Amino acid sequence: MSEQTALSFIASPDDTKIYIVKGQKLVVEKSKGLGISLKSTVSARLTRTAIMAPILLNSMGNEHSDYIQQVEYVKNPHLDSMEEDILYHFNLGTKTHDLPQMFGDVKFVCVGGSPNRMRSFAQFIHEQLELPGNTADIRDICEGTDRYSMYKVGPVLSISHGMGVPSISIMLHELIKLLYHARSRDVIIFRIGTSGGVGLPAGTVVITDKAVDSFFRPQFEQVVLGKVIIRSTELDKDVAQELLQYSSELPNIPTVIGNTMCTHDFYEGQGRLDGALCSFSTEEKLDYLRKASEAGVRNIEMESTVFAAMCRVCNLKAAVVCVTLLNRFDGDQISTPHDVLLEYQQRPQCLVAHFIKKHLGLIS
Ligand SMILES: O=P(O)(O)O[C@H]1O[C@H](CO)[C@@H](O)[C@H]1O
Ligand SMILES: O=c1cc[nH]c(=O)[nH]1
Repeated sequence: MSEQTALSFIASPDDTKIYIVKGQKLVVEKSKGLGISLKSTVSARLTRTAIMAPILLNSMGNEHSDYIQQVEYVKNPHLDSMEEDILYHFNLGTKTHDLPQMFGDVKFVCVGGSPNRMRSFAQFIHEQLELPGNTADIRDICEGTDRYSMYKVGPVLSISHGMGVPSISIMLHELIKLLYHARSRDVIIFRIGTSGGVGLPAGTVVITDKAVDSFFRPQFEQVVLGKVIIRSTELDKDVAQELLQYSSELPNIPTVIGNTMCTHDFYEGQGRLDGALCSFSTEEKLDYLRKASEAGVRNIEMESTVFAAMCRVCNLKAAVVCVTLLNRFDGDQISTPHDVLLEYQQRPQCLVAHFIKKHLGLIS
């Protein structure tokens, strides 16, 4: 039984999946970790509980510990009644593209701000997975739009998200729907980016424990219909630990786990003295950075809270892996030579590529 042939399916907290199929049969599967194994098949008339399940399934609750959890990635009861879903910023759609055929086998999604970085990453992962063909031929799936770039290399999708929360948030809405329409399963998503270090030397890779806001709170606030919805920004602890362990197997990738502060601006929002506007003193800046450091913040960037929050609500295992380009206690300007910055940017890519190769069984 696959999710494709079921009307819908639900999961209880012990990882059991219950499929609700047209013929009023329930099929129970136990899933463990990344693999899913069929344990038992049960035929039964739909009970009241089973009939209720899709209603609960459609609930908009964002508690990770909801008794009945939706394992499908989307959490939108309106989607199923739409005849067509146009993923406008990707220039893809359910009627114009065979999304299951194009993306059904995706297991890893890597996202980062810059289109060039994500193209280089696609070429790099192509080499790392030793796939046939020429890396120069890897095509931008979103070439019909200049909003985002997307490359698919075997089971890996590499997508750019631009700068800041609104930009990545639009991309994530469409990506998560894309994975849902494609019926992709057991996907792990990584943000591979750059950041400012808080008390760490340039070139350090920070694996995010918690993404925190400018008040050091592990939460993301979304305004919906004039009301503030607060979502948790906890990331997958197992993936973070695994990444940390793999970093020790790679040369020259100094890595730590710590909190990542997400701001809505690169200059004033990150306490920089070198923007077009600045209303604070050097001492006030350093005091804020010291407070951030005491709250466990090790780096600052601009997307991690909404990334963590959306992935968590949508049951996507997620990690944020960003290299520091400077130590913010030492200054604000990024004056490191371009070739050194390029090498720094490759560190999160190498670490995530190593993770992917381990999971695909290409290295032990
Ligand atoms: O390196 P990327 O992924 O672009 O991310 C970081 O760099 C940008 C600022 O220069 C922000 O978007 C910040 O989050
Ligand atoms: O200081 C920095 C460097 C990269 N990205 C940021 O958001 N901040």
